[in-house]
Amino acid sequence: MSDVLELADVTLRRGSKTILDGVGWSVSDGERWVVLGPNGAGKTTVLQMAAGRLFPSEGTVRVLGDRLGAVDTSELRTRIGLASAALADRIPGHERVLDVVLTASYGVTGRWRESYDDYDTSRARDLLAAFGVEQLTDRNFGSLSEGERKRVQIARALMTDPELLLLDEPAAGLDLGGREELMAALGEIATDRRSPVIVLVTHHVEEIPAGFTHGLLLRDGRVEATGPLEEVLTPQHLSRAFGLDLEVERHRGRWSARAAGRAG
Ligand SMILES: Nc1ncnc2c1ncn2[C@@H]1O[C@H](COP(=O)(O)OP(=O)(O)OP(=O)(O)O)[C@@H](O)[C@H]1O
Repeated sequence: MSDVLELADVTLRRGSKTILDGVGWSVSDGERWVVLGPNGAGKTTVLQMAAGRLFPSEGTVRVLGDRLGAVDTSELRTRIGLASAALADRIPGHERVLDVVLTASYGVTGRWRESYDDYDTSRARDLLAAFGVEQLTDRNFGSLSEGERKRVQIARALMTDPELLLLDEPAAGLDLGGREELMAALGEIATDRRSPVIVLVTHHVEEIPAGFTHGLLLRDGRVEATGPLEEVLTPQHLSRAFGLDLEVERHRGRWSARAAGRAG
C-alpha cells in the first residue's frame, strides 16, 4: 500500500453529476506528481481530496496513512501544504506578506492574536527569500502582482514543513518570465530529496517543472493514464484526454505539446 496518498475506486457525485468516476491513484514517498487534464476533468477535485477537504461518495481515500472519514482532518491538514486560488481568495488584501506566510502555522489566513517566535519569523523570511520575494516582506498581499502572489502562496504552503505539498495551477496567470522563474524554483524543490512529496495540478505539459517523476492524466472524471511521466505523457494518452491529435516532445527535462501535423 502506498504511504502518502491512496485513492481506491473513488467516485464523487454532486446532484446528478458524477465528478469523479472510479478513480484509482497511489502516491509514494519521494515522488513528484503532476495531475493533468482538460477543463472540468476533475483535477482540482482530486487535489481537494488529497488535501482532506473533500470526501468521496464511494471508495476510499487515504492521506498520509489516515483514511478520510475515520480521522480528524483538522490535525491531518496541518501536515499538508496547499496553494490554490480558492485559498488565496481568502487572504485579506491588507495582510502583510510576512504574515501571509507566518499564519500558515495556525492554519489561518488573517493575523489576529496568535504569537510567533523568532524561529517562525526567520523561517518565513527564508522561504520568501527562497522564492525571490524577500523584498516584498512588508508589502500588502493585495498590492502584489499575480506572479508575486503565487510565490508567496508557495512559501506559505511550505511554512509548516509539510509532508505533502499540493499546488493547484501555480503557473496560471503568469507571464513567460514569471512562469519560467517559478518553474526554476519548483524544479529546485522537486530535485531536493529533503522536499515533501509534491502534487501539482496543471492544464499544460509546459508547466511541469524539471524533477517531476509521475503523472495522473484525467478525462471526464476518469483516469486516462497514471504512472511514470514518460509512460503517461505519450501522444496517444494526451490526444485522447484533450480530444485532439497531439505531438509531444521532451527537451532538457521539460515537456511541450502541440497539435500534430500543423506547420510552424
Ligand atoms: N459542487 C459541484 N456541483 C456540481 N458540479 C461540480 C461541483 N464542483 C465541481 N463540479 C464540476 O465537476 C467538474 C470537475 O471540476 P474540477 O474543478 O475538479 O475540474 P478541473 O479539472 O480542475 O477543471 P479546470 O481545469 O477547469 O480548473 C466540472 O465540470 C465542475 O463544473
